[in-house]
Amino acid sequence: MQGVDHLADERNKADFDVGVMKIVWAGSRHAYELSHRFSHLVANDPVFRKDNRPLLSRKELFKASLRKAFHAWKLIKQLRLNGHPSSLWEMFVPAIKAQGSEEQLQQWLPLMNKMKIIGCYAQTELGHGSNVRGLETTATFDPKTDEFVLNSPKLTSTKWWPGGLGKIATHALAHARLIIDDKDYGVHAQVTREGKYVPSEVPRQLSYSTMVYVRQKIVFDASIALSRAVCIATRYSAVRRQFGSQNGSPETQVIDYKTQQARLFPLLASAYAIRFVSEWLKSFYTDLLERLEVNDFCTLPEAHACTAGLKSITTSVAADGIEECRKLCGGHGYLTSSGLPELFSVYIPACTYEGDNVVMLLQIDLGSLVGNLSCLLCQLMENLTQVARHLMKAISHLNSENKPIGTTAYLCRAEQLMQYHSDVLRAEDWLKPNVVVEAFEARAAKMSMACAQNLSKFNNPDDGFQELSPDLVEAAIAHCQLIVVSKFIDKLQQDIPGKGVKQQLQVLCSIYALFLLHKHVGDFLSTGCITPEQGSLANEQLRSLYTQVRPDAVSLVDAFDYTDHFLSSVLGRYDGNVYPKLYEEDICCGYVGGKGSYKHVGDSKIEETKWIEYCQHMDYQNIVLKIGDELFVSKIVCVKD
Ligand SMILES: Cc1cc2nc3c(=O)[nH]c(=O)nc-3n(C[C@H](O)[C@H](O)[C@H](O)COP(=O)(O)OP(=O)(O)OC[C@H]3O[C@@H](n4cnc5c(N)ncnc54)[C@H](O)[C@@H]3O)c2cc1C
Repeated sequence: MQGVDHLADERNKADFDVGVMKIVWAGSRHAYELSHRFSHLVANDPVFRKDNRPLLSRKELFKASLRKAFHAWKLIKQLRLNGHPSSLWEMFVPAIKAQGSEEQLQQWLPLMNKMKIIGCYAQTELGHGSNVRGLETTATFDPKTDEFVLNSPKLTSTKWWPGGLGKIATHALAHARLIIDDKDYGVHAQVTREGKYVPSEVPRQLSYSTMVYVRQKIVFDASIALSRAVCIATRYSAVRRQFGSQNGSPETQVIDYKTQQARLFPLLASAYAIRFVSEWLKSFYTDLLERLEVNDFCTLPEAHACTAGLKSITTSVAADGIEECRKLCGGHGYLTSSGLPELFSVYIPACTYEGDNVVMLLQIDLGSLVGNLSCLLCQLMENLTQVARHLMKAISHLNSENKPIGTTAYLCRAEQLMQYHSDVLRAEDWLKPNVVVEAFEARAAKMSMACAQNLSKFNNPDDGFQELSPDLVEAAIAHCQLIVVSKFIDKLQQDIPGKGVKQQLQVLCSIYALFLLHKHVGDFLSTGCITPEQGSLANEQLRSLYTQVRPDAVSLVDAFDYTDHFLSSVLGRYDGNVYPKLYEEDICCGYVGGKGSYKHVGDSKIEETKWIEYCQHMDYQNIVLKIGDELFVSKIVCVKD
């Protein structure tokens, strides 16, 4: 049956130009051609083989991943593609680039670029991660020897979590509290040769740009991780049939069940939404870099807040979405060969590293969300944490001529938004972009204003912030969701060619926004933005959008242009030939011998030329083998001719 496309009927239903959608997804024709070329190159290069991954021990897996990373880097160089080793060492390179002095850059950058050194980023300690001020490791300057003496005095000050790089790094960018002449300067970078503390020659704001860079990249990665899972779940949902057979007719494709659609299609729409907001974030970051070069820091606070907030909500959606996709694939989603368990386990730390997602949300510039509320609030916030001080600064600006700009500009209309009540009368009204945006703006503004008003009732600002932090997080989420919805709508204002492409994106945009409205309907109702009837109308429209997008679903995931190699999923195969391949991959029994070979990983030793008589799955990692009279419990065994 090789060569048969089992999803051909699905693809024939598509009512839009998939080729153009691929370009829209990639961001440009050039980006599409580059990623298409590279992904096919990778798929056909034996160094990048993935099919043996479940067979490898942890050490072998680690080595194989390193081999792939370096091979990828070599290819990037050979093919003269744009690239930088920073993509391999997430924090180390960008941090040195952004925070290093000229002398340090000259010393380290050439070595990093030629991969002569491998660096890890050692900030987190056993006892502290989010709270950087709490770090216990000290760097004491000794002017006699011209050295820093690093000391991690307690168990809790042990450097922890520099990731896999911690095992192979030749260098570490270690964060420590600076001590000179018994004086503790906190976590700081500069000291003269004579042992005199001087503030860094690198503007303090530049160090934030490292975080901005890394977080905007994390948002982009969230779109990849989620779309990968959605691609698998969508294709498999079109292949899988359960119930509904009448007089011998085929059973119903599970993708036709409304519950499946109501779980899957919002994730499909979210993948596109996250993609477009990451595109916007990247251009925001590029603009920021240009400004920083001429010492213009005016957009830095917003860039910092946006990347923190969007990092938080997009990684949470992606992590939860991958798990939902696993469930959407039923029992087979649990198999290693579905590609979903590994994707989930590799992805979920994104909710924690580079800033815990809840802590990130508390960084959102809610100060700028409260409009001209009061100077009282500024005073209240004076002694709060570093993040909230950033917040207070924004508030004090609000009372000046510096009105909210960018993503918070809608707060200039706070007075009007506080009076907002949706005028939706019919389900179709919810398809109008301005209707949706206004409802989201009013919800975010009303929630933030309520927080601000409640904060002002506390005599002790710390107490107020602590007490109200769950509400502040909810308000921050509302603000970030507004950003994603608005950027999706902005994207639709662009000239998008291709038959039916814009129409498909409009449908996805409405699904994304109305699904959020449905999920957070409590917010919209309690703030008086909508009535229960208007909530029902939104839901009615959502159901109709699911029906609309259904024939295009498979082609919408084809537009991600993922190779089978990248997906590593039997369930997500492009040709939909799931069952025979699933059988081959997961029920490994049969003859091994002659020129064939098999390999196993586990404690038990099995000779290469024996029959495997019996093989049974225990769970997604282990199988029971019967060889002769003996039973072996082993990791997945691969049998190949
Ligand atoms: C896979 C992985 C790789 C990593 N790589 C690196 C690396 O290369 N280098 C490095 O230095 N670090 C690395 N880290 C560490 C990572 O950056 C930290 O774990 C992260 O910043 C969270 O900090 P924490 O562990 O201290 O969490 P905690 O702050 O202890 O969080 C625990 C809980 O407390 C809550 N919480 C904490 N503070 C607040 C607050 N103020 N308000 C409300 N709730 C709060 C959090 O929401 C969370 O629920 C890595 C972590 C992982 C998982």
